[in-house]
Amino acid sequence: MRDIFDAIQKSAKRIKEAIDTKDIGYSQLENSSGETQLELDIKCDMIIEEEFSKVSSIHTVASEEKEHEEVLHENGKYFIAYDPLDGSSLIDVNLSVGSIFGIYEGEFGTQKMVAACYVVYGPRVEMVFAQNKTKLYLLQAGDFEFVKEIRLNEKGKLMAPGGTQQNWEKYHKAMIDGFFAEGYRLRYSGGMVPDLHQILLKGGGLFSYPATSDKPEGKLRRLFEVFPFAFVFKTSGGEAIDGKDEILTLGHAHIHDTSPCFFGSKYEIDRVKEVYARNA
Ligand SMILES: O=P(O)(O)OC[C@H]1O[C@](O)(COP(=O)(O)O)[C@@H](O)[C@@H]1O
Ligand SMILES: [Mg+2]
Ligand SMILES: [Mg+2]
Repeated sequence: MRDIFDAIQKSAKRIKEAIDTKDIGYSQLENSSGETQLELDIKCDMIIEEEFSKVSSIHTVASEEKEHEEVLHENGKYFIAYDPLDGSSLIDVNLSVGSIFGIYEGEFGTQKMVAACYVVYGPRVEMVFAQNKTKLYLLQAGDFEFVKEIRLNEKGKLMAPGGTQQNWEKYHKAMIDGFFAEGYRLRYSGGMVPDLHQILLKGGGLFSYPATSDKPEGKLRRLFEVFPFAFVFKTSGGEAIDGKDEILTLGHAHIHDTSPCFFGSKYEIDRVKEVYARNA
């Protein structure tokens, strides 16, 4: 695992450099979710693949930017699914973006998940690595330095409600309104990495991306976005559900499958469970 940790750090430094220097034009290509890829999406995907190719313990990789999984080392034991540049449509407005990694042993699947990691490229570059504990690292003068362990409180103060409100179910809207009426504050940039990072570092709250009338299976991708953050939240003392079931019990039929998702501390997730059990 140490070599994977190192490879992610090397990729993160190269991606930061690419964000700072590469132009941000769109390519002529679409990814498997039907989104036009930025040249930067493709570049970041290449960087990660290059770094992972040097790590013999990695058997197979799957990327949000590639249709199929790819075998790197037949004798490796780790399977890694990653979103090379999350929130890439926010690059042109200079908001924070990230990279997300889910690490599995033997095959892809929530039961086989052993670690998760994400990197935030903001005013500073930070990395969060969850294995037995969730640890925060800060890039300083070329090296990632350990900062602290991340633990969520039982109840938070922030609300990040994703999805087009017009297409929310009535009970979902009533639930979100209820949280605001209780004093929760809106924090939503449209980048999953900074939005969830904020909730993790400020003690808790709720990030939701529900099933909507236009996206009944949600928008966020199970392998590349939802499973890794579920692992990070669980490891930090929080919870992650799809409205009913724990995310880390869910399966997937295809590597690009999506799922509704809710990440938060105990208080907020209990409320989601209660509301969804009554209505969904
Ligand atoms: O614009 P919306 O519908 O709020 O969606 C925001 C979500 O989409 C994403 O940007 C998808 O990620 P990509 O940039 O990797 O496609 C998430 O980071 C974010 O939470
Ligand atoms: Mg993404
Ligand atoms: Mg992406």
